[in-house]
Amino acid sequence: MEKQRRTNDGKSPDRKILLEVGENGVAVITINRPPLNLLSVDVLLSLKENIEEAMRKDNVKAIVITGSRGNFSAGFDVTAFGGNQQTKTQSELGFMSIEFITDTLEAARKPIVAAVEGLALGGGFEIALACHARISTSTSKLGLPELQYGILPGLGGTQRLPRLVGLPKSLEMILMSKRVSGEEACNMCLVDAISPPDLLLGSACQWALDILECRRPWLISLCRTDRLAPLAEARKLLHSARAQIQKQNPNVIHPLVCIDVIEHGILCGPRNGLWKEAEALHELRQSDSCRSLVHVFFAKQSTSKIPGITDMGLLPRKINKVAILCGSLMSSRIATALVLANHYVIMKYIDQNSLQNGVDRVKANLEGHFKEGRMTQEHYKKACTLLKGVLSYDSFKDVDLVIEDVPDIVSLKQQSFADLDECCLPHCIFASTTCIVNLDWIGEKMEPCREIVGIHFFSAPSVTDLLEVVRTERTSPQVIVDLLNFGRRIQRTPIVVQNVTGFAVRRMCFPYLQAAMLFVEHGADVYQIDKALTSFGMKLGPFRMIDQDRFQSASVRDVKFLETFPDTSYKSNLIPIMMKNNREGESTFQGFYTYNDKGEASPDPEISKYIEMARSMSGITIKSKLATLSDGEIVEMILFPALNEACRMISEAIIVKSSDLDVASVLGMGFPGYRGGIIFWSHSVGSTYICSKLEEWSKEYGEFFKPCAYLVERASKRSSLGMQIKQAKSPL
Ligand SMILES: C[C@H](O)CC(=O)SCCNC(=O)CCNC(=O)[C@H](O)C(C)(C)COP(=O)(O)OP(=O)(O)OC[C@H]1O[C@@H](n2cnc3c(N)ncnc32)[C@H](O)[C@@H]1OP(=O)(O)O
Repeated sequence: MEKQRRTNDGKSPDRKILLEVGENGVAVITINRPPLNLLSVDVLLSLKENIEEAMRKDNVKAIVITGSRGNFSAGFDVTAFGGNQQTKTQSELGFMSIEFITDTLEAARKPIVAAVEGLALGGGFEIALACHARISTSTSKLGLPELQYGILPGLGGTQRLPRLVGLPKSLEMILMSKRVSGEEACNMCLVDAISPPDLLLGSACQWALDILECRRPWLISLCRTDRLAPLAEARKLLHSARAQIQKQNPNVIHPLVCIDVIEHGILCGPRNGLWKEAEALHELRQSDSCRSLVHVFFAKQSTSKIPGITDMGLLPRKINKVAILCGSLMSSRIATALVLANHYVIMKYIDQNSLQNGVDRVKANLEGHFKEGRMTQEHYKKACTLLKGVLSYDSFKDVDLVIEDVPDIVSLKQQSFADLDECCLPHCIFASTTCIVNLDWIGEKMEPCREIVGIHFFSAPSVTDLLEVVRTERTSPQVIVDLLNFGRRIQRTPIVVQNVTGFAVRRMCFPYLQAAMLFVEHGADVYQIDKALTSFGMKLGPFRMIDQDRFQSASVRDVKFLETFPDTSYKSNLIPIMMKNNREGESTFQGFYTYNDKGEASPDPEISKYIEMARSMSGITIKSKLATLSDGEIVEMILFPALNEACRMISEAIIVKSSDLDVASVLGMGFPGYRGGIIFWSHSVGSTYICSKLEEWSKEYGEFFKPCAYLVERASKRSSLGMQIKQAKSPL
């Protein structure tokens, strides 16, 4: 086999792209930036050079493009997007898409086949789409996640994917950033054949030679029209996609721009579509949304980097078998997430009836996943076998992690942990889901050498991606490393927080909800507040958020907050009054809204009666100016108190880095990702302005609004609110 020694300009070998010509006359070109083979303009230029070199060589009959060390390519390095890039690279991407991907690669006079293993995402996938055929392993992951960064596929994906799989599937993959496996891709004719990993390269080479010998079709993706719907139907599909986007996310434009680009290609031809795509990418990559979403991507990645812990060289221990001490509906949700991630799960209950109900709930959840096409039948059957319901501790001997989810009664929890101490091996990690009982108390009856960690899942359906890992006085770095890894495996983004009331998310949510109640008692309108916040981009306004939670548990938490933070809390009587009147939120069909059996919320004029009662109990008089607030003013009045609390958490080192609060706010509070999270957003507002508004409101409405010392200090220096945090070390 002839290996590339020099590039065509005579310089030393370019290691980002490798070129080898086999005896069979197939040049194998390998994207070689392991582990992910990320792309950059330089990598693409080098790929172009290598393809041109292979085209010139007489001994090369066909070409296979692949990636090194088990991944094709995870796409562009996203640091190239979001406003920090140089002008040169901006225009180069459009050039790459047309001059290279289309006019060099796709138009090549020798067949080019992609051999796809592992990840083929974004620009990586787009290279494969432009090849004349694609051979993949069954477990590869293919997709176009660009919309997650406020941009659109920029190497021809908007034009080629619809031509290969049709509009409905391509819209689903592009607009929802949906990844498909190699097998699914084969079923939708997106890849031409599946091959085991060890035979992949050979199969791809043979396929390329078969194309040359006319035994296989030589397909140019961009020229295909057979999968495109007739024009009227296509327009209808695009119209309904636009309507759905506008309904779900009225503040962002990039999905709409993407749909326009797809439509342009259908109406004016794919080459025009490519030019439009290049122009759109150039615009979008400089947008605030892109900058914010790229920030969120890296903030999520960095939650698992804990100075002084994850840099100690500790390796995560394997967690195979997990036991849950079940006591709530949440237990079944946790068990579902665990079996989906292939963990053996023991669900322990105290009676047969609850056991049966709990196990049935998990099975129903799994069935739901299967019916919605989110798992294969094989995976569904396997997941069901991973689950076992028990009434005793007999099978706890080989458990690696116990998640205690029993009711929030200190003595009950202490006894549970004392029992576990007796029947679990020393390596077993003990975790509790409580956010009410102090984690430092619940292990008091255990051996002192045993560790305890908090593992806080979220019950609201809108908050399923986040996991708070709570560091107690009895949590070692090893356990943190184990749980960070475990969190990622069960598809959660873990953030490490200190053991304080509310941890990070609830502590920010509490003032968010309290501010809303304070202003309503002073005369603002419930539904206008919710509307203003959702128009800003919050998933739920504060009152819908309260309704979604169970009032019973929310009020227990409120009491705890008021006890812990008496000086910075606002005591509203609204929730207790509503509970007395059997309005306990969505689960009872009545809260601040009324709900039909589909869960649809409608405003209820009756609510003013309860607000009036709360107002008179607190002796508050209405401030008429609150009835005429603009949406912008409402957003500030509700979000600045949450920001104030976020600042307290930074100064108290409750989280590891301030960007963790961005992640917590986006994943845990429904803060819009395209604004980058609560701290990132505050940079655009300015600490001085935030501080002055809080000072103004504290004079008018009381101490609840008083800016914390950290915020005052940052404002006095006109500094941003984020900063490096030095965390107190656990004694272990
Ligand atoms: C013009 C084109 O159309 C535009 C594009 O191509 S946009 C880019 C499309 N690609 C993506 O969105 C991929 C994003 N990345 C991911 O989803 C995941 O990282 C992954 C599935 C590729 C790998 O996951 P996993 O194996 O768990 O590794 P993970 O820890 O996430 O990543 C490893 C490192 O690579 C970095 N990384 C991953 N993808 C990256 C990307 N696209 N850009 C920059 N850095 C990236 C991570 O930040 C991490 O860095 P660190 O070691 O300093 O923390």
